Amino acid sequence: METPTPTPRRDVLDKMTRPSRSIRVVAKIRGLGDLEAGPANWASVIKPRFGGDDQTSSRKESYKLDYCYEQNEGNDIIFEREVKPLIQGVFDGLNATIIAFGARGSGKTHAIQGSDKEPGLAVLAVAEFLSRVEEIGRSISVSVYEISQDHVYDLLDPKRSTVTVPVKSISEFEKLYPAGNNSSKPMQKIASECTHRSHKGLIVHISSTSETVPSSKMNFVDLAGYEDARRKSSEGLNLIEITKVNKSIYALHKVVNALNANENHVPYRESKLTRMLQDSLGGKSRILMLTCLNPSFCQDSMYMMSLASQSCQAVNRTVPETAKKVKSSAKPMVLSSHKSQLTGSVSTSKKPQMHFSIKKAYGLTSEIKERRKLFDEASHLTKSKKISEKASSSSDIASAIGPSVQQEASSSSDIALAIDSSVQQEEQAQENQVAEENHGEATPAINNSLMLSFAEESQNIDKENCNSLVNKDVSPPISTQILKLSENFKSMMSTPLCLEFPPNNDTLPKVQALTGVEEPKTPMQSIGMSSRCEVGDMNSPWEIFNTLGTEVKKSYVQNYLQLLNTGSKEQLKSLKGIGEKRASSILKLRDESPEPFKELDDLKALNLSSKQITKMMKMGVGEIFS
Ligand SMILES: Nc1ncnc2c1ncn2[C@@H]1O[C@H](COP(=O)(O)OP(=O)(O)OP(=O)(O)O)[C@@H](O)[C@H]1O
Repeated sequence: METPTPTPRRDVLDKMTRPSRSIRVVAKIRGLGDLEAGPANWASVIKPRFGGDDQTSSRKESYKLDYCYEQNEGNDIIFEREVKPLIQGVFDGLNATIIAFGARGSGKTHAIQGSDKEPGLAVLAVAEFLSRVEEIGRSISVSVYEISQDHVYDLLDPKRSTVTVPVKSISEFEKLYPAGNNSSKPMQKIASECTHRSHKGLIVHISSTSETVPSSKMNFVDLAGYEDARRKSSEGLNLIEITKVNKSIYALHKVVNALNANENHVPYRESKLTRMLQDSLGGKSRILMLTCLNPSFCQDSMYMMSLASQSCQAVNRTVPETAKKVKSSAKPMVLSSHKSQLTGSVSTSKKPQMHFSIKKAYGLTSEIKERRKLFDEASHLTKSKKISEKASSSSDIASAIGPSVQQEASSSSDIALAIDSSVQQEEQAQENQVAEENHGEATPAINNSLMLSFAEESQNIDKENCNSLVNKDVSPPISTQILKLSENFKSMMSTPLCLEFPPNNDTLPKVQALTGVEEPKTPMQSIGMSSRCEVGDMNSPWEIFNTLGTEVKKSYVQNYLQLLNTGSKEQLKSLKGIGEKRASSILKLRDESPEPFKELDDLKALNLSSKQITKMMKMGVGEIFS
């Protein structure tokens, strides 16, 4: 008889979703409008199973987020779980920012402003503020603005620079900030008249009563929808406008990532939006990133999801020393508290996972496959574009504000969410123990940057496989090499770039030998296997590396460059051959030049000779094998 899957209890879910870190990244799959057809069922959230194992595997694109709200979960639930807990902080003087972003039509406005039928998060928050301000002798006022093509327009009085209007009732508020796109309401549309895409912001100011409790604010931002500029430009739409919108979306994510990584330089000046929000991003402010997802297949949504996941990964991967200590001691406590509340056994070494899967009843149609392929390409192109689209304002002298984002390392909020683009649902394997070990410490940067679908292959390449090699007379040092090598290659293979990796029998003879996989299942595993003895035949790491297929080398180089293009200073410094000085030069160059590193030769811009570049690559490869 099958053991029933323990379902997460509401109180446990609530605990897990409660914001405990400064930055939370969640997703919401949009509900369907009245006139919309039934769901295309391309995406579904698979709840974590608290018995230990997850329900899916063979994920191609898998992204981790803090939580995902499903189609039937309304704004009221998101408000209760995500926004309401921030409100007390605002009363205590801490700013908070709620940002809805996503592709066009993904439900951002519905989430923030709401509709006639369903109040949005902003309305629910104002109602909550109003219900509490009077009794504590405080008051609220609001500002409403729009950012269009890098110009900020005050929507309450376009002629004045900053307008705040006191609000005493929800009806007063609704006159200033109408639900949805209700044009009958008197909100000024100055910017919208000349353009159709803009970011819309609301600031709820809470007055101060004493010197000890300063005034504070809660920001709501309904970002303009992301669209792939290349696709739209071909349709003759306003390319400049799209590019500006996209640029500011990237700029915002860069700020979030810099805050997550505790970087000294936070690039607030790269967009008007981040400058506007500067005092509410960083420091002790709380941020909620709400990734809105279209209910039917949408390439742009996929890209937004990947950006969101990067922000979320950044939260999890860069833990300051002090927080690390907290983490190691706090984690078992949190898990054991789950354990005590749940029936069945909960592995203390495992986090519950929530999967967001892209489902097709049976196989992907060639059209979808093609689109996904395009997405994979787009996501990489756009990552490069992210750098190349740096604002001309990057020449501004950036104000380096030292953020002190407190990384509360609470595993209770670490629900993993993954986009699952598998054709069929399979049982998900046990989380790789090696990965688990790496998470606790400073994981090598290349691994960190590529953890998106880490679980995919980890099921098949785990310590047991390696141990079996050890048992077959492979010396322990080699088994350690095998573990590290398999980890690095798993990461490399699991990036979107590697998804289309051809299962060429000649490509990776050594990889599979090293991973010890016996029954090929995934493309990676279906690569021909050669004798284990070859491990002993290898000379230097560089020689080993040179025996691998061109695709693997290219992938390594691309991932390395991508890390140089996007990694934080600490991540850069974790690469062999990059110290404080070189890491600073890379960051400086990234700030100054719009061009990302596309090939190894580009590293010459760092005053490196060809010889030095090759040496750096060799050292990187050596690290994989050491
Ligand atoms: N939860 C929901 N339930 C029902 N309908 C919804 C829901 N969310 C959004 N919609 C509908 O989907 C459509 C798009 O939603 P919305 O305007 O909020 O998207 P958006 O992301 O703000 O779009 P844009 O990028 O164009 O600004 C609207 O017709 C809206 O009424």
